[in-house]
Amino acid sequence: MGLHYLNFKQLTLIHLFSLFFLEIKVKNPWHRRQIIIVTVIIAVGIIIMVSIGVVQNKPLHQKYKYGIVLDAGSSHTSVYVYEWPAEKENNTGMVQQKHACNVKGKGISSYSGTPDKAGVSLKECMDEAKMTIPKHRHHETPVYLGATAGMRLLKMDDDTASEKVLKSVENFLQTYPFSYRGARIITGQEEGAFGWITVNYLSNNFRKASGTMGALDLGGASTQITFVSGKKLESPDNSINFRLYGNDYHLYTHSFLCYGKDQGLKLSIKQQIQSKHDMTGNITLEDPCFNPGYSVIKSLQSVFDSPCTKVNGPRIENYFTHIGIGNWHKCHKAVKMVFNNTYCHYSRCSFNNVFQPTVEGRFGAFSAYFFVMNFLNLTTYSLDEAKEKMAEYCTTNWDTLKKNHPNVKEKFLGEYCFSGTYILTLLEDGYKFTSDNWKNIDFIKKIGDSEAGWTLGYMLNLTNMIPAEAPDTPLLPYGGYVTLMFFLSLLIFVCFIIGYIFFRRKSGAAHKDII
Ligand SMILES: Nc1ncnc2c1ncn2[C@@H]1O[C@H](COP(=O)(O)OP(=O)(O)O)[C@@H](O)[C@H]1O
Ligand SMILES: [Ca+2]
Repeated sequence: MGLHYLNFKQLTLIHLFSLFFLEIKVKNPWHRRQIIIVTVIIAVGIIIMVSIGVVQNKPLHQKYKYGIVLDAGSSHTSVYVYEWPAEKENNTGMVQQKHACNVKGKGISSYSGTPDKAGVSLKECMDEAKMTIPKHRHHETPVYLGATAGMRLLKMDDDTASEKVLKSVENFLQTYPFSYRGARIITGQEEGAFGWITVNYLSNNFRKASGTMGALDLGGASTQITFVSGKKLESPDNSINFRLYGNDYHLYTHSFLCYGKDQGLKLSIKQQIQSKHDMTGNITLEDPCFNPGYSVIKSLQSVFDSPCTKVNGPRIENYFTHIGIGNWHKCHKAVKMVFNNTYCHYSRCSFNNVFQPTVEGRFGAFSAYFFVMNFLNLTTYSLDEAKEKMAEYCTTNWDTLKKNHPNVKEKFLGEYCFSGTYILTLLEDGYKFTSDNWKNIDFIKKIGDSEAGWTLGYMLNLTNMIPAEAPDTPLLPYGGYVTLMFFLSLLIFVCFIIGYIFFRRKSGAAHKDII
């Protein structure tokens, strides 16, 4: 039909052109020159028309905008610089990580005794951010600092100290030429929800029919689980609703304070010590979650100094010898003890009487989930294979491990048997993942160039870069528009050429007839 119509249209055009040229030729002896002039004028006209159209619709030269978010975690602070094309800020997937910097030393909560030093500890990374962003954009670049579970715990322990630390970082950040937008402790709900927004924004899931993926974040002091659930949510604390790009999302989210992997380790050590020792005299802890040959003297205070493990009574000043016996099965048993599965006041729980519907769909597991599973090479194995590999790893001698990994921090290396076991136990016995849906978990660090974590989602939300309704987009993308214009003008030009050839033949015949 289309082809037939086009041919008919072409024929009509050719017919009209031929009549026009024929008339010129018959009436005017200077026909050849005139035809050439007319053809050239029409061709130039088309070129000018197309050029104006293309130039007029060409996107303006890309201008970039920037934003800075500081992730003040329990173990350390990271500074992220994000970048996006100025006129596309409401389109999904447009904001990307441009630069990341890890602040030297521990997290800001470790400055509780010397709060004045917390701010200046950020200097190197903030100077890097300043160098990364073009100077003329500095004043309009927003800076946010969000502190997570380390500061939540400090606030519980010593409210004034946490206020002083926040004031110190605030004063320091205000010395930069950026647009300072606040330093605060974010809630566990925010941490979970913004992690979920980040991974789905970066994966472009908000505009796809394929649905979203859940987010699993393992920190040092807390851990978050967030996913879209079709089930009725039985506790309002675990429910968050978003309307993004014209779609409604009903999220389940929970943040477990004290169940990050560093606090989890403290809980496990406390539990093991208390089950076997009366805390007086010499304590030797034979820990199945540490490699054979591992032997380090540690203060009891380092275990009991947190609100997660605090015990009433006199200050604990003793030390204990932490000895590794490397036995995965015993370690698994010990780690299970820190998750309370004995009662649930809802139809279903994860652990510690926290409501959780059955996990649904795919999940991205990031932060310490990735660091640990990646080091242990477990990111592609099934749950049962991962357990076997862990059993093997935990029995490896401590000296052999150190020899094989001279560049890995000893603290991390010593803890990987515990950390790996903790992750498998949290996912299986805590969140109730099974051997069947284990494959739905992707252990990820980055999506594209951007790290998975709560920071990007936090900035997108505070700068209103995710609209509730889908923004209008042009019918054709710019590339498609240029291509279409090009082929249409080519078609018109070809019509002229065909018309001209056709006319020449006809006029030749007409000329003969006249003679
Ligand atoms: N290379 C690594 N190997 C193992 N663990 C790591 C590595 N890098 C960072 N971590 C751990 O990741 C966790 C990050 O937690 P963090 O974000 O600081 O705490 P939170 O989110 O609870 O405030 C910490 O437990 C830290 O020790
Ligand atoms: Ca974190």
